[in-house]
Amino acid sequence: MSTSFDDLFAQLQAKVAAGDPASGTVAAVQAGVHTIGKKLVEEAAESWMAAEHEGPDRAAEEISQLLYWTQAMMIAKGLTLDDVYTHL
Ligand SMILES: N=c1c2ncn([C@@H]3O[C@H](COP(=O)(O)OP(=O)(O)OP(=O)(O)O)[C@@H](O)[C@H]3O)c2ncn1[C@@H]1O[C@H](COP(=O)(O)O)[C@@H](O)[C@H]1O
Repeated sequence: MSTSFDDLFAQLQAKVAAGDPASGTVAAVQAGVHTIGKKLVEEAAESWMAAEHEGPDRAAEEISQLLYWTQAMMIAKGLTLDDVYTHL
C-alpha cells in the first residue's frame, strides 16, 4: 500500500512515541544518529546507482528508502516536518 511523505512521517512519529517493540523505526531511533546516518548514506548511494544503471522502478524504490531514512533521522533529531519545510 502506498503512502505520502507526510503520512509516513506521522506514522513513524506515532510508533516512536509509543515505543512500539515490533517497529524497526523504534529500533533505529534507539540505535541513534550514527547508525541512521550510515543507512542514510547507503540509501543515497543506492539511489544514485539505481538511477544511473537501473530502470525507473528500481530508482523509485531506492529513493523511497532514502526518504524513509531521512525521516528516521529527522525523528532521531527531534525535527518536525515544518522544521524542514521552512527551508524549502
Ligand atoms: N518505508 C519503510 C522503509 N523503507 C526502508 N526501510 C528500512 O530500510 C531497509 C532497506 O535496507 P536495504 O535496502 O539495505 O535492504 P535490506 O538489505 O533488505 O536491509 P538491511 O539488511 O540493510 O537491513 C529495510 O530493510 C527497512 O529496514 C523501511 N522500513 C520501514 N518502512 C515503513 O515504515 C513504516 C513503519 O515501519 P516499522 O517501524 O518497521 O513498523 C511502515 O509503513 C513501513 O512500511
